[in-house]
Amino acid sequence: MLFMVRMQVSLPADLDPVRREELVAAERDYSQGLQRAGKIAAIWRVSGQFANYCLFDVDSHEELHECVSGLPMFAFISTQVEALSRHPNAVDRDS
Ligand SMILES: O=C(O)C[C@H]1C=CC(=O)O1
Repeated sequence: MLFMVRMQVSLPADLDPVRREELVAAERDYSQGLQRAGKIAAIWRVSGQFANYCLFDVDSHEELHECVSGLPMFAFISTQVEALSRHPNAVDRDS
């Protein structure tokens, strides 16, 4: 199941700089783990914003929730989730 997830990150302005660096490092490790596992198929930065689009390839809604809610920055992230289906006009469609 494919989901496009937009994540807007809002870290508190008064967040301790050391804690911020820890969060950024933990987020990188967690995200790269999901990428290596194939659960995040692609990730893009939204230019000019502390936001991203992640294409998740997961087996269920529950797995998507597990992946997203496990993000170390989850408490500071607003998400918009869209479920994707194959477009009938896609040239790589089998048949
Ligand atoms: O956009 C960000 O930096 C936050 C974040 C969510 C996944 C990831 O790899 O980084």
